[in-house]
Amino acid sequence: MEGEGTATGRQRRATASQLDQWTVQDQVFKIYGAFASIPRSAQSVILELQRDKHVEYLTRGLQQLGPSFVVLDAKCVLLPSSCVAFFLDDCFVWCSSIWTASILKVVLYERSRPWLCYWILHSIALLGESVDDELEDNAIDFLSRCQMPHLATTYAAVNSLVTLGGHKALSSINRWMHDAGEIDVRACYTAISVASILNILDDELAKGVGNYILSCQTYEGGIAGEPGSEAHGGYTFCGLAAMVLINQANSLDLASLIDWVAFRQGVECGFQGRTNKLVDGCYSFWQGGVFALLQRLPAFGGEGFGTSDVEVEWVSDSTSEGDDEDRDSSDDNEALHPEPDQEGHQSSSHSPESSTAVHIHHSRHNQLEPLFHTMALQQYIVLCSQEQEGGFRDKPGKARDYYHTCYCLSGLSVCQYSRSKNENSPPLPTSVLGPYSNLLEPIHPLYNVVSRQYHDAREFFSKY
Ligand SMILES: CC(C)=CCC/C(C)=C/CC/C(C)=C/COP(=O)(O)OP(=O)(O)O
Ligand SMILES: [Zn+2]
Repeated sequence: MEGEGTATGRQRRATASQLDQWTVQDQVFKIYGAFASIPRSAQSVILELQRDKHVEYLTRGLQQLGPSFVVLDAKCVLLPSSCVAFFLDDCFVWCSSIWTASILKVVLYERSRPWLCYWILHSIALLGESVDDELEDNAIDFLSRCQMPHLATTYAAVNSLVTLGGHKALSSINRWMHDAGEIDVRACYTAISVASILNILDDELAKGVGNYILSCQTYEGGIAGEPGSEAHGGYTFCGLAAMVLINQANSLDLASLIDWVAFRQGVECGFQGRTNKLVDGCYSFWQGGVFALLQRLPAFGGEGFGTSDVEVEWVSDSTSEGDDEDRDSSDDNEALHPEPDQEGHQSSSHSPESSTAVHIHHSRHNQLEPLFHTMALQQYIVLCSQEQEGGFRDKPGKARDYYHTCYCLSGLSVCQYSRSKNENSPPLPTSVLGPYSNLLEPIHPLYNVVSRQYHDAREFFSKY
């Protein structure tokens, strides 16, 4: 064993977080154990998505952003967990040295408002709902008046306006460009994503991006924020999506990337963001979204995203409609009904980690199967991340917030549509954990906006 002086950061972290990991696993397995011990008829109620409560929680959050979205409100209730540091980190570093804690909160709150708008509006859209006219007008007004000197908040604001949709929201976007800003994989993605959805992506903007992202793919297979850093789910999603958008995904080492992401789904059924770290609901999208992208690549049997115009093509197969009807879904049911052992621990034979051979295979009907355990992930989201009173959280014991609500719902949608051949063929009930009323709207995985709104925006920006 290596001594303290020579241990790598990851080895030290493994020791330090071992206890945390056991605690989290204990909590999660208790939830699954309790679920497994109740009658089947009652289980379907527990698996229900609390739609009304989620919409109520989200709408309240939007209203709290300020009646006209300009009043400064330092209430930190709206500021989500530490995960959000990744969205606002330059601001953290700058403020923490010179500002008092309360001013810091105000600055962070201000910086996060376009993000809060996006997380809330996108979550509402995923639930198939919309906001009333007054809230919509206020949001459009606020977002179009923001100076948005920051790429990531520009992405959040543009995605919010695309989600609101319609002429007023879309025409309020000034298709600006600007220089400077961060240099990391998030910045590459947010710049390329915004340019692509607004139909202003060109070779000049994409110049050098591919080589930079390639230099961030690590020996583990995932993608890091910067060259030399550690592979992380958030950056892996950003890196892969940006590479698909500039049509260079094939230059990544996709075999090692898929290996890395497959191993991030653990015995808790949810995903971790990086090696030896804890499961967290938000990675349902950052890691689940990586699978949604990979699945559509020709290298994995998908039909690609098109090339320069990034038109979404869904995975199709050569079999006739209805072939899926008799698909063997026994694997899926395992996640639904885990059998706890004597200590209440779920048997490892029901965990994704035990089926590590995440392979790309076609069923006997030549249908592409999901590349990860989508039922297990839905189980984690619905039973461990969902708050019965509305909203979603990182893990049991943590508080709900809008960031986790957005990315848990986005990940849930990815799971539900993981077998769908196209947007117009809704998933079979066997792909949706719990009652079929849990079905969310499908997303476009490159931008993480609801598909219908993506298509409307695409059409709008091809004309104007
Ligand atoms: C579009 C855009 C701006 C995307 C950003 C994607 C991104 C980098 C997400 C990661 C956010 C996150 C949960 C960090 C947690 O780090 P941690 O060290 O607290 O958590 P960990 O232990 O799970 O790694
Ligand atoms: Zn998180």
